[in-house]
Amino acid sequence: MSNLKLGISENGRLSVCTVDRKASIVSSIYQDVSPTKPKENISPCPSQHSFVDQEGSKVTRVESMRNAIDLGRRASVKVDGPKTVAFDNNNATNPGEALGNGAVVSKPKSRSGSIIGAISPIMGTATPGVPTRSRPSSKMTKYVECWGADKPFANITDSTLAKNIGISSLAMIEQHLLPQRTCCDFSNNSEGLGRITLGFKNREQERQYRNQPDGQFKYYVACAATLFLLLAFIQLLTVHKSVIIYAAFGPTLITLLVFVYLSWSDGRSGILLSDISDDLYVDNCSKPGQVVAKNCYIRLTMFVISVILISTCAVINLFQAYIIQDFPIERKNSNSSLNETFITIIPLFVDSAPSYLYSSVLTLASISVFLRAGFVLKLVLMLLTLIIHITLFTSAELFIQYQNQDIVTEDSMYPYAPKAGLVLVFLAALLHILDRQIEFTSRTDFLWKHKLKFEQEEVETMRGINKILLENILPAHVAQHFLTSVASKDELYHERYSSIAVMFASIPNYKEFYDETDVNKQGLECLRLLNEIICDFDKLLLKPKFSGIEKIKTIGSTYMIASGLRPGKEEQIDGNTKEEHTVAILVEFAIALMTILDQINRESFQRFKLRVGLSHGPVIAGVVGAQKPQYDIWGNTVNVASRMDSTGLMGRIHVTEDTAKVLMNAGYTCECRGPTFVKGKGTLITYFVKTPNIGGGL
Ligand SMILES: Nc1ncnc2c1ncn2[C@@H]1O[C@H](COP(=O)(O)OP(=O)(O)OP(=O)(O)O)[C@@H](O)[C@H]1O
Repeated sequence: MSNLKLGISENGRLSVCTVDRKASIVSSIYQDVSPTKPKENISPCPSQHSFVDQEGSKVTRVESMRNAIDLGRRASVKVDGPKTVAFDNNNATNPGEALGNGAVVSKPKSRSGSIIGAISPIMGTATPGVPTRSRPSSKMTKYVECWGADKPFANITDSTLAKNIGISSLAMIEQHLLPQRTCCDFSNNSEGLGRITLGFKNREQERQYRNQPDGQFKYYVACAATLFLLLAFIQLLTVHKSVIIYAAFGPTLITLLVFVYLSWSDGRSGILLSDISDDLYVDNCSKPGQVVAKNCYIRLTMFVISVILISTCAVINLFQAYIIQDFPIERKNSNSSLNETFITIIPLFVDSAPSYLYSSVLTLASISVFLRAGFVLKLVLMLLTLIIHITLFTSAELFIQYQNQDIVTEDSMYPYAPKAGLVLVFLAALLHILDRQIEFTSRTDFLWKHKLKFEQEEVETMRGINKILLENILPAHVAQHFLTSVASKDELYHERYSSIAVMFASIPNYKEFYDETDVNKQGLECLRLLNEIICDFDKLLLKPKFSGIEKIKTIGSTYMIASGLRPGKEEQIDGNTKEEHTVAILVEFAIALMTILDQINRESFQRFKLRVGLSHGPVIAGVVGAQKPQYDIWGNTVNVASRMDSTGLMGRIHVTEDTAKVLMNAGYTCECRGPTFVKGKGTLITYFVKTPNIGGGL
């Protein structure tokens, strides 16, 4: 780091480059900022533009890469001490990154420099030896969406699941995973209800409450009809039977019977429905009873009509039970005598006065039986009934006559009409108190149901989050095992496979790139780039084509994966075909990784190369550990695959002889490398798989 190369470009950028082991990086950067280049070509580079245009989501990566790349590209250097200088004051990509005083202040793009990978984020350092979490299955797309392929937990706040409970951070997930609140906390039932009207303070809740279907409405109508029949029975037995009584009672009875028929034809009784056409109903309600139960306006109309009819019938005959008699009166004065007629109204059936009182009582009762009609509306109807009926009673001759007739008895000191009125007022008050209590219970019940639903949704969300977390720690089938298995918890979870393929893909020259200096914030910027690379590798796993591949872990800059880890699926396909497929898919994946890395190289002006080691054979898989459990695979196949990587060449896929044979059967071309010394195995004949010339090689 002692050799510095300093220069000022045409655009005014000060270029100070370190001439050290990062010479290759710097040379490309230096080219970019060289005075010979026109200003517009300097920054950002064209490939960045095209990259950003191609895929909006990659902007983050590009920005993040800039941080790491700009270490060299923008020719940062440590000058005599800890202070870091940025030289690209004109073209700083982020105002915060290049301050006027030259100090580099790059805001962290990742959650933490120590989390690498999105699908299986890992904790650790940039040096080898990091634990890992594995990706969720492709079936769990929605959870993966929530998890975010760019960064661990990237989209968690945007997910529907998260919105349900308002998760904004991982800490909140934990908080929700250990809920402090129980349903018993809802101690105040009336919370959210108005004191007088008992209406919900929340308008939407009020609307929902009113629009609730009322399956009990048919019983209310039946009760009202029964009360009317009782009223009719009393009146027909006791009062004078005039035409008007039949004219009122007949249509009322018919109307109430129609209401009963309509409300009871809901498909449950099975006796009143057969001949009703389905075309009459909408909103999936095929029966009139269902329509009535569902539509609050229809129910309200039926209620009001029923009450008006019953209330009218209760008093309609009050002024019919009279005979009008003319009494001739002869008046004599001094000159002549005048014959005048004195008209007298004589009520008939004077004893029937209490029947009207009973009818009023039944009317009030018929209002009260509509339990869900709303106690305010019921109160209004009761008051109207009271006012009309009491007014009629006080003005009716029948009640006066009844009073006169009753005068001889002891308790008839007060007129009968006010007494009847008082009884009715008391009854109405009593019914109103009951109505209010019923409505209060019904509304709090609604609130409880609402809260219960919310709690259930929360539980579902918790389950979802548990699943997300578990599936990001373990492969989907293993997570499923732990979520659903009834097997003994003490038993070690393991799977034996006769033939799976294992691949180690490492970036050997990452070690050269990694540097813990102040320029890159003690390695943070290097780690950031590694994270971007691993995240891009992870994204590949989401492709359906690679759904059979399981990420095992990352070890430093080495990406370890395996294919064929699907318990129960082994027997489904013929052994050879399966073997070819599991090995070939890893080769495909390795080629895809190389392509991605090459693209990253172009965008970040790096020269990373992938070195791949591949082997296939039997392995044992299992989950070890209780805290931070880890799914891993062990066996000779894994050791050999690792050795194939460590003894391989950059940009090549190095395989054993057996694996090469399988690949050649699958149509791949393999070139023999010759005898290779493999530690612990001796000298083996190994092969390189021929791949398309990605990135032009070294
Ligand atoms: N499950 C695994 N995850 C990661 N690496 C593994 C795993 N199993 C084996 N390896 C690697 O395979 C390589 C070969 O393992 P082996 O047991 O044959 O050799 P070793 O002598 O223990 O390892 P080394 O000599 O490299 O320290 C080792 O480098 C080891 O780290």
